[in-house]
Amino acid sequence: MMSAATIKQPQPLPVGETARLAVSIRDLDIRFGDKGNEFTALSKVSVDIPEGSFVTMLGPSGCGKSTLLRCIADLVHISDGSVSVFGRPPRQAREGRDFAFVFQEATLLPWRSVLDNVCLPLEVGRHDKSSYADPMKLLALVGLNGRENALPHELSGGMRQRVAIARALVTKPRILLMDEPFGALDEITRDKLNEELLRIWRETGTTIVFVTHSIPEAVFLGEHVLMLQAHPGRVKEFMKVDLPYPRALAMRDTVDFIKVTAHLRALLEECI
Ligand SMILES: Nc1ncnc2c1ncn2[C@@H]1O[C@H](COP(=O)(O)OP(=O)(O)OP(=O)(O)O)[C@@H](O)[C@H]1O
Repeated sequence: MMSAATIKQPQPLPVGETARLAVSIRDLDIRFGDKGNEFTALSKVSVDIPEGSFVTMLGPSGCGKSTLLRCIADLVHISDGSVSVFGRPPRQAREGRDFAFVFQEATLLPWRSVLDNVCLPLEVGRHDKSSYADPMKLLALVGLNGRENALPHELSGGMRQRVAIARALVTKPRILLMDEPFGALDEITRDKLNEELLRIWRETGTTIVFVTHSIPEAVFLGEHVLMLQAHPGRVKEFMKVDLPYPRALAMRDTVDFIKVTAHLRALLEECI
């Protein structure tokens, strides 16, 4: 169990640790704009994300959380430094479908059924479709048994996000990149999806990198929390959350949980 001493001295994952890495980022700089009018979004970011881990990302608004996620996904030009995804550049990882993205909005095609939305990635590109997940099994995994023929407008916001998660998992990505996926949901739905996401993580073994503004959500889900500070975006702390899995929502009322959230809240105030 966590002690106050653990919280004061969180254990950063040493750069170059021998565990197999899903993502390795070294001295990453991201600058936007033209020369002479550049804006530095991220500066000298180095972090290692172990395979199979669940990393949550916190930090003040505009500190570069989404930008960092987008670097892993090959959606942002890297100004300096390096990003490697399972040992290869993000472009190759994208071509190999190593990762999938889930955004705050489910972005389902409104005219397609739940099942057809989940199957959408299988229709794009030339890949060995036999290696993909069974869409019906995925719908069961995300708790949408029997809703495969429903249209998106017939679903609640939480159900639409479940469809988005199933769609992301259909190509069996090794990494799931999630950018505030539950940010627009009511608290009860969010809590339920938090528990379910932990179950999905356990059952699939997928590495998850999850951006959130909620400290309790970051602590409840994360095996590690990556805290970024702003102006420019840098790593403030990469800490292991020393709370056991499986985790149930009641854990949020424990002293150990509250100690971790208090530590992160104080840290967040230093980051602004
Ligand atoms: N394509 C872009 N061109 C120019 N500036 C950008 C671009 N993308 C992001 N930025 C800037 O980089 C900074 C980091 O943005 P980012 O969206 O990564 O922050 P964030 O931490 O995810 O913010 P929030 O928590 O508010 O979602 C911001 O100042 C943003 O305006």
